[in-house]
Amino acid sequence: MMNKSRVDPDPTTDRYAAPVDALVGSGAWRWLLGGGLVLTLLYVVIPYGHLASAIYVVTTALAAFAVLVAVRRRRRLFCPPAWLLIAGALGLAAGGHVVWFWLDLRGLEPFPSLADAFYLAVYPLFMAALWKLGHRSGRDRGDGALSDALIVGVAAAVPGWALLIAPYLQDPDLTLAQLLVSTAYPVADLILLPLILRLIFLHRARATAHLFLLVGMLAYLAADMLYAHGNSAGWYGPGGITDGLWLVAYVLIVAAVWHPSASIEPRSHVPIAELSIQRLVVLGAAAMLAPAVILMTAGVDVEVVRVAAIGSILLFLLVIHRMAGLMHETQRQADELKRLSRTDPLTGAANRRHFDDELEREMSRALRSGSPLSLAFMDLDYFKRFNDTYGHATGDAMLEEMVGVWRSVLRQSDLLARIGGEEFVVVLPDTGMDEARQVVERMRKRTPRGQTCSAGIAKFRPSDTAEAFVARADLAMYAAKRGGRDRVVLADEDGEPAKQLPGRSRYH
Ligand SMILES: Nc1nc2c(ncn2[C@@H]2O[C@H](COP(=O)(O)OP(=O)(O)OP(=O)(O)O)[C@@H](O)[C@H]2O)c(=O)[nH]1
Repeated sequence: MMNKSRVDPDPTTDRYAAPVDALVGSGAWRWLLGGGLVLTLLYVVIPYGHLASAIYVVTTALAAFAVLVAVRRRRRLFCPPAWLLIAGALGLAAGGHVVWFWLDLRGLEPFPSLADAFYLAVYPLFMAALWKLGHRSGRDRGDGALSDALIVGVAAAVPGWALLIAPYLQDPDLTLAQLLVSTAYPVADLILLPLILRLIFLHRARATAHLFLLVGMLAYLAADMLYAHGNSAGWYGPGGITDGLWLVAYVLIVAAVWHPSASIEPRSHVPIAELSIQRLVVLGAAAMLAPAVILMTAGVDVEVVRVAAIGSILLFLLVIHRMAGLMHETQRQADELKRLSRTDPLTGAANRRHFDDELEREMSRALRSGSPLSLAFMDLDYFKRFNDTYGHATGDAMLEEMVGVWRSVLRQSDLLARIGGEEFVVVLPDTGMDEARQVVERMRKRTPRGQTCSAGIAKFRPSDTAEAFVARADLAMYAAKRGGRDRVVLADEDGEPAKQLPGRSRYH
């Protein structure tokens, strides 16, 4: 008896996925691309008729099927829902072709027809797919790319209106339904364009799959626009280059989803506000399009001038929005840089430079206000032994953990700084000796992993320089070390370390 699982493998397992992944790896996309382009060429060169129509329908339907197979069976594919939407769009396009050729070959040319319903339904699916492919979560959502895409998209919409939409509006022979359907195509194209541009602007590290998809979508748009123009100008006929361009678009989309690189998210680490010189040139040229249309059509077509003026206002707002984004990003980066320049990278405590600045500031403040200011110098005991016993990485983790714990003991106004490998200082404004000692004892008590430390505390004197103030705390800390470690020593008001407060050494 045959093993059932061999005859009827569970489609939800990877049994099917493995062969498809093997096909992806062996370069099936090349065959799909080559085969698709041969079919496209065939369609363009053979005279328009039943055979050509069949080739067109079959190529489109196969494209939808090939995308669907890739989505269902490829184990690793970036954003499968987007590709599923694309498969749906191609399926609808194939449905539209079946209806259109059927009508055309019978000499019926109703407009609008059922084919238009299929064709128009393609757009929302493409739009949703492109939006999903460019979706980013988190802080770096790529707002700059969206702004730039809208700037170019709005700019292109102005001549797009003049060339593709206005002629329909001025055609008195069109019924309302014809007018709506005719203009729906270019309007949908003008919405699709910024979505494509957004992906181009967003993903600078171009994976081949991403490139195929974008060129495919641009070919689709180009075919649409040629058709819109050819239809209104009267030169369009089926079976020509325009139809061929649509097929090229479908074939490129198939090559994209079957390409191995479709498994990775095609993006580089582009910051939100990234703006290269090339991008600036593109944006500058785009922003001039609308005023140029005004200049060229002024006095000829008031309607187009009005649209161009609205476009200009929108562009102006978008450019301002983009500039605000840039300024915000620049400020964020400056803040981050400032924070990094003041922080110890391992522990997140303040670094030496920040400590020096803050100490000077607090000394001046104490001088002005007469409020007390204390400084604690803290040094871990036998930290070398800790490292030797547990390893340097554990030593690092211990330092990081310790700073977190110590901080929780301190007030917002206190400053904890790491000024050497295992040497820390704490600036305690508005704090006298006794209170400072209590704080330091609390810190010592909560030092993690049984680690002990010695501390010296000094109180600020009006005659102190920063060096003298730190040196007194440092001397007191050394006195704590000499006195047996794991203790706090308060620097004497007169200079020399005096009071020793023994602690809980575990190494002696
Ligand atoms: N894990 C880790 N260890 C560090 C770091 N910076 C300094 N150290 C270690 O801290 C130890 C300091 O050693 P010593 O100066 O001999 O002092 P000690 O062993 O703490 O002894 P006493 O200070 O005399 O009690 C060295 O082993 C350094 O490698 C760091 O960033 N991470």
